[in-house]
Amino acid sequence: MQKLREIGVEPASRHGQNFLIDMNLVRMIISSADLGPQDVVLEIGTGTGSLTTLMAPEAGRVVTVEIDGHLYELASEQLLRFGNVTQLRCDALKNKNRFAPEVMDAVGDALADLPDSRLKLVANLPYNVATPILSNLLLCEHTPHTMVATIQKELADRLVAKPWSKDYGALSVWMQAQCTTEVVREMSPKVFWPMPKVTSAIVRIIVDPERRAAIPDLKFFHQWIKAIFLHRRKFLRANVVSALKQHATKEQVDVLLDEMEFAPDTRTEQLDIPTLLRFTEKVRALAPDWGL
Ligand SMILES: C[S@@+](CC[C@H](N)C(=O)[O-])C[C@H]1O[C@@H](n2cnc3c(N)ncnc32)[C@H](O)[C@@H]1O
Repeated sequence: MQKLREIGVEPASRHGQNFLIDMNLVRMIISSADLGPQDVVLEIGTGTGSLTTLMAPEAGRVVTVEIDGHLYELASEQLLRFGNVTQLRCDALKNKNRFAPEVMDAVGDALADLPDSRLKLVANLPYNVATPILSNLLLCEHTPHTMVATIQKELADRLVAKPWSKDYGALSVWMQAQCTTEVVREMSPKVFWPMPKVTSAIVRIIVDPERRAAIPDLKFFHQWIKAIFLHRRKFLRANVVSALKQHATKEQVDVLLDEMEFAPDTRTEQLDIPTLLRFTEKVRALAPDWGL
């Protein structure tokens, strides 16, 4: 980090620039991703390139993305010696719902280059964009095999939360409907420079192709759970009536809820994933154009 100071770079909190300075934890992130020569790694937030430098010898290809021009230049000095690293200087996200096309193009090229390739996201993520990065990658044309990331502990709690708990919401459902999610390790603010205000965690998310195949329309499911979890403590009926207001009458909603055998006082936060999957399919049959 000395180098950052020498060239006059001050970490920018708006870009979530908290660098991981405990190298044992950097190695733990990499070992949790179980990298091999068929793996294409996508890293969002190259920073100074400390994680990238250790991943490059273990992975087939690494695509690493950095928004900050100074850090991009600084990391280039370290990364030039690796023939399998593609460095991109851009915002990884086009908007909160989509990755930047140049990121997906670079990932597509890297995947096409390797036989039997698999995509893995491995990153110490900038906290302000961690949620869209993890959730949007599951909607992209290149499905990840695994995601290992350092994120805020509060977000990690949401990724593993179960029904009825305070952290259970649309993100928990979206991820767990398709993946196994696990907190590998909590991390004190002290392992970063500068220290963030919050505790962090390393999470590992492994995509389960069977669970994914059981969701007929991923985009519809994603939008529907976001809509009904908007006020997750409210009665489910109110959430559904509001979400379907242009598409179904209150009477139709009541028939739907009866068919699902939901009690009148059912709240969204108590519904488990199999129930939500069945419910989504009933809604899709009733209002196939919803959310388009
Ligand atoms: C938490 S730091 C991690 C840096 C480094 N990988 C490490 O482990 O120390 C996050 C990095 O992501 C970069 N960043 C923030 N927002 C970004 C975005 N939207 N797209 C690409 N990079 C971003 C920041 O500039 C910063 O370098």
